[in-house]
Amino acid sequence: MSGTWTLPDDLTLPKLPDDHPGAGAPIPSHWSKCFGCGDDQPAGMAMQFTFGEGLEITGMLDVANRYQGGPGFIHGGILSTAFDEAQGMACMVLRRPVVTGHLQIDFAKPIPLGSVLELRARIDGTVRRKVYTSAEARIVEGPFADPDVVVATSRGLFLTVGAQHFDRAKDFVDGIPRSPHGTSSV
Ligand SMILES: CCCCCCCCCCCC(=O)SCCNC(=O)CCNC(=O)[C@H](O)C(C)(C)COP(=O)(O)OP(=O)(O)OC[C@H]1O[C@@H](n2cnc3c(N)ncnc32)[C@H](O)[C@@H]1OP(=O)(O)O
Repeated sequence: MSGTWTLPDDLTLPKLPDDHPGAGAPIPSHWSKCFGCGDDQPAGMAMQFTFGEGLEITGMLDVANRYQGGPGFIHGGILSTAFDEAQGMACMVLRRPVVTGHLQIDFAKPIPLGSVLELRARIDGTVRRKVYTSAEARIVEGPFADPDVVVATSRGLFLTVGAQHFDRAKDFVDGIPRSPHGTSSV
């Protein structure tokens, strides 16, 4: 990680909920129309997530041809979206809606189309409404696959928000909201 990112001294680690389903359990999409994880979003990235050990979660992304930036490689914005989604999903254990306040990515290695990316993300701690997260990506299938090589890292600050955050957009929602985890109040 070469970016600048300082964790505050007064971080608190959240406790896992008593009914946490445990490592390996799938994490449902937080919103079926979400570009990152929605299962009713044909234009989206359809990322799949599972709980890991403790506060960690794992997300998978198939790097489709339509995600091309430079010839043959993933677009940096797509990779940033994947991190945003993964780190947001890691916040699910809080059982409160979050939005991204700040995200910073280090693009360490090129990622070719046809890769399967594994993103591991976690909460590093919280301070009031601020949720500090981190994640890293590895290519686990495809031409450059090497599970020992980190190809990108990310740090992100998420903020817990109330229902009023989403109320402001209720007239623009595309689809019938399904919000099992409270990310949408509409
Ligand atoms: C079950 C769940 C599943 C959850 C699963 C969710 C998965 C979702 C994945 C996708 C997530 C997205 O892309 S969300 C879409 C992209 N993001 C957005 O649209 C957010 C747009 N921005 C905003 O709405 C706003 O700026 C907020 C909500 C982020 C913050 O505004 P606010 O609520 O008024 O908070 P505010 O009082 O200003 O700040 C509170 C504290 O945070 C700090 N703070 C605020 N913004 C920043 C910042 N960018 N960088 C540093 N620090 C910041 C302040 O200094 C303050 O610290 P202190 O004084 O306490 O020390």
